[in-house]
Amino acid sequence: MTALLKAENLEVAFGGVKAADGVNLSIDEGEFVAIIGPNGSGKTTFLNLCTGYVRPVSGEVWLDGKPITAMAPRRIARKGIARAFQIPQLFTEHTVIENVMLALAAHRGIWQAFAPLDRPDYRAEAMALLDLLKLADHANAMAGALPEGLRKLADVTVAMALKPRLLLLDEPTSGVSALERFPLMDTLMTAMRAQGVTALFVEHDMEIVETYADRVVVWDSGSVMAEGKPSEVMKDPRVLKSVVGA
Ligand SMILES: Nc1ncnc2c1ncn2[C@@H]1O[C@H](COP(=O)(O)OP(=O)(O)OP(=O)(O)O)[C@@H](O)[C@H]1O
Repeated sequence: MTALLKAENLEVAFGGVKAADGVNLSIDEGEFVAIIGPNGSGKTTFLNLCTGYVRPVSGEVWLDGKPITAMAPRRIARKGIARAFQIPQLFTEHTVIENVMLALAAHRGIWQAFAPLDRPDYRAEAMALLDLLKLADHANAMAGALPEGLRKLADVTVAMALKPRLLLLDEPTSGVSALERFPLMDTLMTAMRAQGVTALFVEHDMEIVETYADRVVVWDSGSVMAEGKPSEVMKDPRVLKSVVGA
């Protein structure tokens, strides 16, 4: 079976720091994979390499067996990799549903100032997505006025409007209260499964990783140090020292 995403020998450095130092990773369709690792180990850089925001000096990224390494971020998004950010990237002065309709229009390649974005078909599709992410009651709220947990869900709704095959989530539960984390992840996971989306998420909360990830990948100094089922990987003394110790 061809991996949905495959990264081979990715290398990139910023100044003297090797943020990717020979990264090799494969993700199969339907998997929910967590990335853990100490601060500065290169987790976000990997997401940037997969989405075209950072170009590797060597190595290759494939989506469904086709190289995407040299592509612009917009093209990669249209090929099926979407991204939700640690700090949600929403148009804060617009309503939640307007943000989603804009993404639906962008997915169709309509990205012009004068194109009508508020159309009945977009509105219906956006509402269906908002319903899936349990945000229907907040459709007409200003995106900037949402509390952090709901803003994270809105950011994921926008990413889902791009019809991704693979969704990359950078710390989906950061900034969210301990009580809200599990309900938030339940909603995200249910929505992604319903849409057949594969997910790769960076996460620092080990309980979240153990509960939701099919597989965990441990980053250390710019490369993959260990990977496997969360319950097994978390017993590895090297992982405990690097991640839990850190
Ligand atoms: N655009 C950039 N310019 C310069 N240095 C960068 C850039 N992006 C990342 N780095 C450096 O590369 C290294 C890896 O950073 P990265 O953000 O990928 O780590 P991380 O594992 O995601 O960290 P955190 O858990 O703190 O978010 C760090 O030393 C960081 O300072």
